[in-house]
Amino acid sequence: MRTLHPVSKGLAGNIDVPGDKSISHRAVMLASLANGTSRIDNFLDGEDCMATLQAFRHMGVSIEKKGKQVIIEGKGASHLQEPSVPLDFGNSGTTTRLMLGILSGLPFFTTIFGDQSLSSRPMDRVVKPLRKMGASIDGRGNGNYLPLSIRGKALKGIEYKMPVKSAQVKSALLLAGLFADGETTVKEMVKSRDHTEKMLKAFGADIKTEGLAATITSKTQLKATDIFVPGDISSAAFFLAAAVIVPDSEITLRKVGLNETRTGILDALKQMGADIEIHHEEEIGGERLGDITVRYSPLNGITIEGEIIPRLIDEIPVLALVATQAEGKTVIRNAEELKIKETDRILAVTDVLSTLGAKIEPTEDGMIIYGKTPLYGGKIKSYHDHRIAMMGVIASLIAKDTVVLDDASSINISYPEFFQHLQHIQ
Ligand SMILES: O=C(O)C1=C[C@@H](OP(=O)(O)O)[C@@H](O)[C@H](O)C1
Ligand SMILES: C=C(OP(=O)(O)O)C(=O)O
Repeated sequence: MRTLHPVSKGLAGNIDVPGDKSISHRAVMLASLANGTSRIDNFLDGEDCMATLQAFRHMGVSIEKKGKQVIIEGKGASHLQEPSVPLDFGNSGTTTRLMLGILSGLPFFTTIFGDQSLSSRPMDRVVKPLRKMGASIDGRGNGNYLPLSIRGKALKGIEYKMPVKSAQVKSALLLAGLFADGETTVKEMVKSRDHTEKMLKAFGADIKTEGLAATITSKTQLKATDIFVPGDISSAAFFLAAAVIVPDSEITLRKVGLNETRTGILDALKQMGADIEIHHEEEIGGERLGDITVRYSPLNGITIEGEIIPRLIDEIPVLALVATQAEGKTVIRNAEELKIKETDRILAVTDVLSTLGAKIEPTEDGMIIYGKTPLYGGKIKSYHDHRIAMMGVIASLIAKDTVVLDDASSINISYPEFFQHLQHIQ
């Protein structure tokens, strides 16, 4: 349980948000498959990325971690060994879906499992296309739910039109494509985060992208490379939101990833009227990053739908909170993917915010928020979901009374330094 008090003045200061979760996972995966030494700087040591790192240690990869720096001595995919224990993927959907792609092509047997939340998330979105490539995967619900077992096989390339909007599905198939005979082409309906494509290129894979399609040709010999992980815009989002809703605030978030497949939150906040400036932009390893300064701003409601959704999918909980402080109606549509995250985020967000006094309605594929309403104190639940827990903490900053959060431990999944950083700007 955690008791949270409202703030009495504006927030101010600079924050170096932790490394990007999506990029940290992918860096460990590709460096472990590559030949040679890769150094990863600003690695996110949240629980999800640590699950990925431990998985490769169990497959015999030498990985040294000193704080936020990780050094991986890769010997190539052919040197990975069959793990002698089942791999624990904890709460991490990204680890599970991307590793299904990799493990399907490695010549050994693996069992993978996770926590209660992960065990109820659908895996058939990757298992079905992987089976088309020749993968042998089994588990509950005909391979839809963890625990799953994978017997690595020779794979063949396919052309796959994705029926869901998911970077995890796209990435799983491209990673499997490294081990598949011929070409593997994945076509998306809407552009999702493209860190896998960018990083595969950096490690020397044979990958081409054209519009919504990516094609990879089999290559098991990747070259080691050093990676700097930009700050996670999905973590920065909580402080962007805090600054725009707490009067008299000004915060700068430094070295945040600005890959355009991830910056939907900046576009949406700007459209709501938020005062946001970007400076010191640079590009490292194909990923754009920069500093973001954000100030308290009067806001208006907007409609968030269509192509922007995958560009801000993980930021919707905190965006809904921001919408409670905007004049007029905010409508979020086409976000049905929220129902299968760590929890059903449509229900969790509407429950937490309405407990605090917001006017918010769940819909089939999103929510409608009527602002501007004051928020009050109350007892809220985290649903064991890091993004719901952090949204609740940020809401408490503007509540009229004390907010009690049942459990804040899930925040360690993606942002172990969250409370220290929050303290720093108060
Ligand atoms: O590929 C990734 O790193 C991620 C993709 C998204 O999931 P989906 O691919 O299921 O949309 C996102 O919600 C998740 O936090 C990370
Ligand atoms: C959905 C998330 O992650 P994952 O799918 O990796 O569990 C998230 O971090 O919000």
